[in-house]
Amino acid sequence: MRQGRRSPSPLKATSISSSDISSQASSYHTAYTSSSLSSSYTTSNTKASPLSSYSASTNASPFPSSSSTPSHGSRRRRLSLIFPCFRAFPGMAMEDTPPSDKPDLLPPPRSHASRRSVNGKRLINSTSLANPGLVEFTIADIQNATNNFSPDFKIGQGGSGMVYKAKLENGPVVAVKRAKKYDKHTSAELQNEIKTMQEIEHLNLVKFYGYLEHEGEHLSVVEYVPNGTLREHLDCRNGKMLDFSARLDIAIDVGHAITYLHTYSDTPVIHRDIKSTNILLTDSLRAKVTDFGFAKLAPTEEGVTHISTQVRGTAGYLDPEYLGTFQLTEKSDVYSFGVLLVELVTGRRAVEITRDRAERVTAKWAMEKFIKGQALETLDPNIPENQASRFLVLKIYELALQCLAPSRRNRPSMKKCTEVLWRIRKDYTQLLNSKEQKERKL
Ligand SMILES: Nc1ncnc2c1ncn2[C@@H]1O[C@H](COP(=O)(O)OP(=O)(O)OP(=O)(O)O)[C@@H](O)[C@H]1O
Repeated sequence: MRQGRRSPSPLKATSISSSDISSQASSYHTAYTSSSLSSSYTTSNTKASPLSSYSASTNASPFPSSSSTPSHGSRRRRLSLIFPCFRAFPGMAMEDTPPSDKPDLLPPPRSHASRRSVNGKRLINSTSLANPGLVEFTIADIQNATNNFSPDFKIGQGGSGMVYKAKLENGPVVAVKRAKKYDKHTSAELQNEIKTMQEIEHLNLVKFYGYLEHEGEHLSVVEYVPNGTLREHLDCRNGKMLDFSARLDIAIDVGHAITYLHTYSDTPVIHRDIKSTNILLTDSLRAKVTDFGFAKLAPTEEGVTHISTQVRGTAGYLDPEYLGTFQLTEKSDVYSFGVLLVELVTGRRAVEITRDRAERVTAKWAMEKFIKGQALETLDPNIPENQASRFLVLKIYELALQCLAPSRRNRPSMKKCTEVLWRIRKDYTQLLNSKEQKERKL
């Protein structure tokens, strides 16, 4: 029996009982708190239990300790982070490219030739590819482009502030993130985000164009991604319902992005907040991962993990071992990716507080059904059930179960996950083609 339709609206963070919490914790060793169901949270590891309510950030710095900082990125990290204005260079816009099954899709380490800098400052690219040239833009340009942060230009609101869409003069359309309150914590978080985003560049990661600080305004300017969040699409709040192949392609895109963060960037990072609201979609439904505010530099020596001073992330996606030990590794992202895979199959949110208790924690519910041989009951009712979708549910859940292993040792690497998804897509495409051929013969 297929389940009823998912709850229609975004769940407000209201209530989840302690028994829900402990039942989830006992199976997946993951903790949830009442007010963090739809928002990211921070908890200090000085608190006794990871089940405790989240708190505002402590004063602890989100930057990694020097011992965990790989040396090869240090030159770049020394570059100025805060510019009174920033400059733009052409040629950063990337075309959407069609998904491919080829394993070589993973990009090589970014070549230093692709970076441009003058006098040690990172320059920002904002003109068209066809017309190279240096463009400088200032707070006034952003104010003009947003009609002084008029609500008409507002495209979203997150925990850290408002997001505006702006078309820079002679430049690209960008998203401007305006920090709502620039306290010590915001500052550290923003600078962490800036630091990380400066280091990385990948088709499936939202590009960072620059950061601007001026008379109390703190603005990050990033690539504008026009088609909303994955969550909006799964909720059918934005455009057509996502079919299963589109969902699989999105999973692969996200896999590429995280693999890149873990393995291929100059300075490896752990995203720490992989979730469907942090995945933006292009018009052609390619996924771009955003929100690197929580990213940490990853450990470089094998077996050495970063001991975090804060547990960061979003309830429903948090790695139970990280919650228990405060040791952050790339496998925490793998766990969150497992939750995301379940979201893609079920269409449900990671935590659905209006559901019956057994169904509130979606990953737990879905994996239990899968283990009992009832996986199809969890398929998003918007996706038609047929041979190909049955195949996908089982294959994706097989992988999700590994990603959601309570112990990080038993989770695959992100690279491995992506390779498995490539194979699944190949087999799925073959299945669809053979079905088509059979139908043509009839
Ligand atoms: N680069 C972008 N392009 C287009 N829209 C964006 C972009 N970044 C953010 N948005 C829109 O703004 C909304 C808020 O984004 P933001 O990253 O500030 O917060 P969030 O991730 O939803 O929340 P939080 O930061 O609290 O986890 C997003 O849901 C999205 O609709």
